[in-house]
Amino acid sequence: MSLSQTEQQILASVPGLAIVSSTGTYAGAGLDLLTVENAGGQATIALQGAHVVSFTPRGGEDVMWISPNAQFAAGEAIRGGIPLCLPWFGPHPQDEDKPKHGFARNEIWTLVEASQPAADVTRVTLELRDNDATRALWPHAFVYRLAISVGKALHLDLAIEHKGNAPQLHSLALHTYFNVGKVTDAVITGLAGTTFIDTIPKDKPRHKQEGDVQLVGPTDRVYVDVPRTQHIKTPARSIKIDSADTHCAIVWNAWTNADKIADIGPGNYVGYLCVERGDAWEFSPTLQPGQVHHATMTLSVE
Ligand SMILES: O=P(O)(O)OC[C@H]1O[C@@H](O)[C@H](O)[C@@H](O)[C@@H]1O
Repeated sequence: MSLSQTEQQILASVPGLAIVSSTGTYAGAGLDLLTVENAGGQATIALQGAHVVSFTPRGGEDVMWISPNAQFAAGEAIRGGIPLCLPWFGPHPQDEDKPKHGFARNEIWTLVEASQPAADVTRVTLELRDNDATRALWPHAFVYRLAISVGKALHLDLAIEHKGNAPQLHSLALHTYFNVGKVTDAVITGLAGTTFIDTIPKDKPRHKQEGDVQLVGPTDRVYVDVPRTQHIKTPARSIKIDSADTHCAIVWNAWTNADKIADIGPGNYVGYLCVERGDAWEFSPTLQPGQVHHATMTLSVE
């Protein structure tokens, strides 16, 4: 465990919090995982990336999908759960050599707050500040905070504080991998009639979504200007995704192309469906010096 004394005190101040190593539970060299448990539910959060890797409402099934081949290794993005794409979503707009989806998911975040406002709600806040490694990729000062409330629902509040001295374009996503059992059985409601950018063809055409979304092959789409709520309906359950302040929903499943993605592996694409809420493309925010931009999302099972 590599927690500072302050983090250990925060951890000890709230019941139901612990730090465990990913070794044994997940493959890889071992990362510190924060476990959160209360009367409402249970979550596991990697300090690397402030990355929620599991969320299980009491009596239910894990809402998150983690690849059976996920690696829990220093500096590597974890395949599954909720990686944070920040401060850019997708390839860097000017430099494709920079890491896809930014660097927030690869950095170690610090536990800065914990509280238990009710027997069935625990709130933890993790923070990332600019450092030598981030400034080499993104020459701007910042404070990112992710407040995670765990209970019957999972609520995320990402606060992006731009501390640079000039306006700066950002883009972001809460890149959620949902555990859907069989992707072909899953239906996404709440996107009918919206416009999506199909990011697979080179010319990135735009289409109108007719009806609900059910995947039949490789899919990589950015839905823009979407309603605040979507549902993922499977034969087993209905998962509600609610985000009042983000404007996009990214729907991704690599299908059999994932057979060649080492940390997904042959046949494993069937288990997941990404529906990511965020602000990208024309909804990418330009933050003024000192501005704090929020992206919130609540996940619950109905
Ligand atoms: O493999 P990564 O970097 O985690 O990205 C996974 C996918 O993330 C999605 O959000 C993108 O739309 C896809 O294009 C991308 O392939």
